[in-house]
Amino acid sequence: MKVVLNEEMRKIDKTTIEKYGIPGIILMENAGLGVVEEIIKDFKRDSNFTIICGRGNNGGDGFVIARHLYNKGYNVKVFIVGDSRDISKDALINFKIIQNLNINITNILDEKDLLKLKEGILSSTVVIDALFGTGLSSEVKGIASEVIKYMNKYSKYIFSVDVPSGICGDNGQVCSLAVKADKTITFGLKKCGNILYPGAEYCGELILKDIGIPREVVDLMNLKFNIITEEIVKDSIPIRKKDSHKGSYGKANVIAGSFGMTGAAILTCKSALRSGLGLLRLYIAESLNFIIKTNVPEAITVPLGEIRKGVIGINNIREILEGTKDADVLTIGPGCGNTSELSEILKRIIGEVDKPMVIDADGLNVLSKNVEWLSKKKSEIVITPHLGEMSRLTGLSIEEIKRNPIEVAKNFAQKWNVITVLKSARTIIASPKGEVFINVNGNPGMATAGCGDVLTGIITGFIAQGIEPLKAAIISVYIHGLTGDRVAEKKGEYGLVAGDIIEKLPYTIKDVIGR
Ligand SMILES: NC(=O)C1=CN([C@@H]2O[C@H](COP(=O)(O)OP(=O)(O)OC[C@H]3O[C@@H](n4cnc5c(N)ncnc54)[C@H](OP(=O)(O)O)[C@@H]3O)[C@@H](O)[C@H]2O)[C@@H](O)CC1
Ligand SMILES: Nc1ncnc2c1ncn2[C@@H]1O[C@H](COP(=O)(O)OP(=O)(O)O)[C@@H](O)[C@H]1O
Ligand SMILES: [K+]
Repeated sequence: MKVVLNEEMRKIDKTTIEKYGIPGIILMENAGLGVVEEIIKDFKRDSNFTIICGRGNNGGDGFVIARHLYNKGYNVKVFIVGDSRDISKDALINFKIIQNLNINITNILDEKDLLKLKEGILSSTVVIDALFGTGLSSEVKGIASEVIKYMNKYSKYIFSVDVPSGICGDNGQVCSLAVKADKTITFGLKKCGNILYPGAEYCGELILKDIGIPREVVDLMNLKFNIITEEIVKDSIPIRKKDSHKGSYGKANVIAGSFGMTGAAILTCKSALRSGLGLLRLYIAESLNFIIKTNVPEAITVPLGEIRKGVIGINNIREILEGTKDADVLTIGPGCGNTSELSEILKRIIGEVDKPMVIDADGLNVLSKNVEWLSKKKSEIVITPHLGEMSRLTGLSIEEIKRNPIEVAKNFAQKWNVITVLKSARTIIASPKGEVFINVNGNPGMATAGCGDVLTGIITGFIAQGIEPLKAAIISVYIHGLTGDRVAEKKGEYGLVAGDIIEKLPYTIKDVIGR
């Protein structure tokens, strides 16, 4: 499912109006009707409505909503924030219509008008927020910010039109303050700000309404941002053939674990195997071999000589490189330790291995000191940084990344030609070609140690089975989040641990592929 920036939505509206001849006023009518359709599902005839409108087209939608609710017999009050002489073109047509109806309209120009607003809100069952949509252009200040405060403080239930007012449609950031909606009805296509946090939380329940934008217009735009849906995932996992053997499902080589961090290696290996992988080979310091063997008997281990207890060194590089010749993927990093030994190994691997690679955790920590190694890579690489790791890789602060995660992931993917999986509550996958895939499942229960190792294992398993790395990353992030949700549904979010996701993984895959 496509998702858009404000500017892209403006272009879509403009093309619809100018090239396809559908007047803006019709789109506005459809938008308003879409909201009314939702409202009447939830609220009976005795409900009262306060509709708070800005002077742009978002406010215009509000005027349409007012008219239809009024016609259906609901009690409706309209407030306009700012001078009604400045109402924009299409919105003005709808404003003039409601002036002809017996609808109470109040202007809010300054603080003295706020008392009337407060009374209006307090006497209403529902408040409709049609103050700002995709046209919000800066931080909210002055009287508008007071209006938003009143909405949040006194409303019983808020419907936001298109985007909660005060949320930036591009990145979901709060522009000083924003409306906390119970339900948001967005039009045509979801906006990035509806999906990314904190905007997603401000939306409450998000509903998408068709407003009659021609399919061709959306196709024409060549939109690059997508929400990951089950349909994308379902069709990408290959059917297991009856006449097959373990070699049919790939070989994965994994470099993970060190003294004190064998758990990361175990979680990565188990997840890869639970994703349908044929054969897994783990390169591990010889003193840790026994722990791995007893915990993941299905893995083949390659015990290596150690530089110090539980840490392998560059003297093992020949064996590691030799091993990649018959492997389908090489994964490096989980629990390896942020050491100079790992750094030496990673440099050689990036420069010499011609099989797809996954770099995670300590692999990324050592890479962040030498990101330019990526320009020497011989294969497709997937990196899976969380926000802290991305901060180290880019030199940006975590706050800067959170403000614009799509841009940051996209820029990194394009600059270094790597598939970038930027993990957070909304994981973003960016390809070197500029495509972006946003994952919207998963839950805070997954904010617990080891869940990242599980994701790395799943990606490893799917790449080994021959799925191209970008697709493997998309499928894995979706299945990982969905499995987390299924665990949380039964156990709640508090007791969820990474191992639970591994246990449930086979069932999720079975249900997603439908066999
Ligand atoms: N045909 C279409 O395009 C369709 C669009 N549709 C709807 O239109 C919405 C987009 O409409 P839009 O582009 O008119 O912008 P909108 O969100 O109303 O905001 C602009 C207003 O806000 C004001 N303003 C901005 N920032 C501010 C600030 N920080 N603080 C204070 N004021 C600020 C700005 O004031 P100005 O800067 O001009 O002085 C102007 O008055 C879209 O979300 C959807 O709901 C649907 O009807 C379908 C068809
Ligand atoms: N609030 C959340 N909502 C959805 N997914 C989450 C949330 N918190 C964490 N996750 C997911 O859990 C995983 C955590 O990975 P990471 O931080 O690398 O953990 P670790 O390094 O301990 O294994 C990521 O895939 C992330 O997207
Ligand atoms: K709004």
